[in-house]
Amino acid sequence: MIKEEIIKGLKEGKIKLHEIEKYTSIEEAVELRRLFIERITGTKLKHISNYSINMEEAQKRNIENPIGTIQIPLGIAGPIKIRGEHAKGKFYIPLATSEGALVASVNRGCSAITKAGGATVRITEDKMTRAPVIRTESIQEALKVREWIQENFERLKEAAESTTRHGKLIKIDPILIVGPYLYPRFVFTTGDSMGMNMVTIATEEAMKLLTKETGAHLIALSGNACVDKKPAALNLIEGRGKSLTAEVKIPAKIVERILKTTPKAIQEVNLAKNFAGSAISGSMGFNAHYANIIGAIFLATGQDEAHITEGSLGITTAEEINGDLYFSVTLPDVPLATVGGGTRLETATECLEIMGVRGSGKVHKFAEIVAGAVLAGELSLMGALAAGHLARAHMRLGRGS
Ligand SMILES: CC(C)(COP(=O)([O-])OP(=O)([O-])OC[C@H]1O[C@@H](n2cnc3c(N)ncnc32)[C@H](O)[C@@H]1OP(=O)([O-])[O-])[C@@H](O)C(=O)NCCC(=O)NCCSC(=O)C[C@@](C)(O)CC(=O)[O-]
Ligand SMILES: NC(=O)C1=CN([C@@H]2O[C@H](COP(=O)(O)OP(=O)(O)OC[C@H]3O[C@@H](n4cnc5c(N)ncnc54)[C@H](OP(=O)(O)O)[C@@H]3O)[C@@H](O)[C@H]2O)C=CC1
Repeated sequence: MIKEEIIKGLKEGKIKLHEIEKYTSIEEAVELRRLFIERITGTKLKHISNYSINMEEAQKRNIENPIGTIQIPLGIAGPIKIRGEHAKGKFYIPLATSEGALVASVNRGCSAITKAGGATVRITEDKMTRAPVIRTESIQEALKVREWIQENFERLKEAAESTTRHGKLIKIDPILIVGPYLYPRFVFTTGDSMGMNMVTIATEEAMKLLTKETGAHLIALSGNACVDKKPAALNLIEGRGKSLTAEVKIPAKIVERILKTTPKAIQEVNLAKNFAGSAISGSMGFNAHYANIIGAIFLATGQDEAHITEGSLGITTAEEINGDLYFSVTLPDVPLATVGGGTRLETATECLEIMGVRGSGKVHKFAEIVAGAVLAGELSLMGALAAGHLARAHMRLGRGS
């Protein structure tokens, strides 16, 4: 079929947007879809059409109805010295953002941390979860099903793990009950993948066994107690993805020289803003801007962008100790991957390579670098707020004035 015939078919509704590949090559289908959108919306998609990634590969696993790509400016911060269990040494951090001042801020934090001897970082938990919702006949029945799950964990584990080489079911906990509804939270380790496809497929297999044996009815494979892509107290407390913590002790002189403020001023801003301010607002983000750094790294490295909302959870502490600054960040809920999902895209691969964390065996190193980067960005913004520099910085770097 020639191009104009396909466009005509699209206009007349005889060909669907996702069916163009039936009539032509994938490459031309992308072009025709874009051409059609240009014509019916009266636009010219010059920049969207300009890309170098392999769209044929992307279309297999990452995108439907592709018309091109978007471009987000990519900056680099660092080096930051990290003293982790998996990441040891100095690293540069790729950050994709359109928020002027963000890269400068993380860069400044990296500089202060590195001059102070580096950030100590640790992964405290590592898991991915899927919690279906099951309907039973009554509360009594719900309690019986809960007991069945507890007694038959090994059988459920075997069923779940039959679908994956890397996914391991480590527990089903908690098992929440609301009237006749039951929410068993399946908790897995997922190797170097973020794991949501993996644990969804594995949980479905376990649920086949559960529903067959108990007669309970599966209402939905995700019952929202997972909790995927929403901020939740359960994730804050139990953890999800990688649970991360990072700390640094910074001599007062470095705080004064690089952050233009004092340890005491940062301690007070943290107490008044991140603790009291967040508490009075009912916020679950007892921090200034984890989402900024998590978001910029996620976009750069092909993570699932909807998980930025989970990465925004967490608590910052700041204390003046013997005149110096002790500063820490704790992020209980950071879903991360160095394998699978969007990490396969060529630009993501390159960004992962900058940090030496591409592919199998690298996700823990990556997680520790992410924790260090968040520590840097949080420290710099808290410094700017304490110094009264926030508006000024954004006038200069966010408005070009
Ligand atoms: C903007 C700075 C860093 C200036 O900071 P400064 O100390 O005035 O700048 P400086 O010229 O003295 O430079 C100090 C260091 O900053 C870095 N730096 C400085 N300029 C650049 C640049 N152009 N490019 C790269 N790096 C830069 C660099 O490391 C430099 O050291 P050097 O390398 O020169 O030895 C500081 O004022 C700052 O960090 N401000 C905070 C900005 C920030 O964190 N913005 C995040 C977004 S805020 C937001 O979205 C969330 C919010 C605020 O609503 C959340 C909430 O409610 O809290
Ligand atoms: N399905 C859903 O409900 C949801 C899906 N998503 C999407 O899911 C995707 C991520 O799912 P995810 O399961 O992580 O990725 P993939 O679906 O890409 O699965 C990862 C694949 O990599 C294989 N693999 C190879 N080496 C490794 C290794 N070292 N560690 C772990 N796995 C390895 C796994 O094999 P094997 O399984 O045999 O171990 C599996 O086939 C993203 O695109 C995300 O947007 C997001 C939220 C919900």
